[in-house]
Amino acid sequence: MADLKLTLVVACALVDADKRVLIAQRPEGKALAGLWEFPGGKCEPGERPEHSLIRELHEELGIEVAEPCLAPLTFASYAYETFHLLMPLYICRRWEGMVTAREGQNLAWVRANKLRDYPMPPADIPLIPHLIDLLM
Ligand SMILES: Nc1nc2c([nH]c(=O)n2[C@H]2C[C@H](O)[C@@H](COP(=O)(O)OP(=O)(O)OP(=O)(O)O)O2)c(=O)[nH]1
Repeated sequence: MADLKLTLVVACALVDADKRVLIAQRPEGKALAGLWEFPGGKCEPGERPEHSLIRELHEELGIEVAEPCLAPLTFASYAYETFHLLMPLYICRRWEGMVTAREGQNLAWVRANKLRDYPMPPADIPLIPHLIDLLM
């Protein structure tokens, strides 16, 4: 099989005091519309992944995250039709500001063992057991 373009996407499991995880619904009109994902986005060329993630969390959710509050948890590696996704998943339990849907996206705070009730992109499915192990 030919190699696909590797795309680096950085994502984060934000975890609240009740150990619930934040997921966001992908808007209509985008690839994978309607599926629930971890906040984050593509890493721009030349941008450090942690910096990308901090920028995305600010743009999408209006929160400020300090780099030491991001801990690596696991990663996704998945062959979509047109690219290969490599997605480090960080975990963050501390941030400043109120989580707000700044891009009009639906948000949900979900217990790890309920994540399977929310349809997620196929790349994300293997990440769920890691969150269950950590949080349940
Ligand atoms: N943020 C995020 N993206 C995910 C997850 N799982 C997953 O397959 N993805 C995919 C969906 C997109 O193809 C890509 C993230 O791209 P993005 O959200 O920054 O950009 P986008 O789809 O708006 O694409 P574009 O318009 O910038 O080309 O990674 C996830 O849990 N979180």
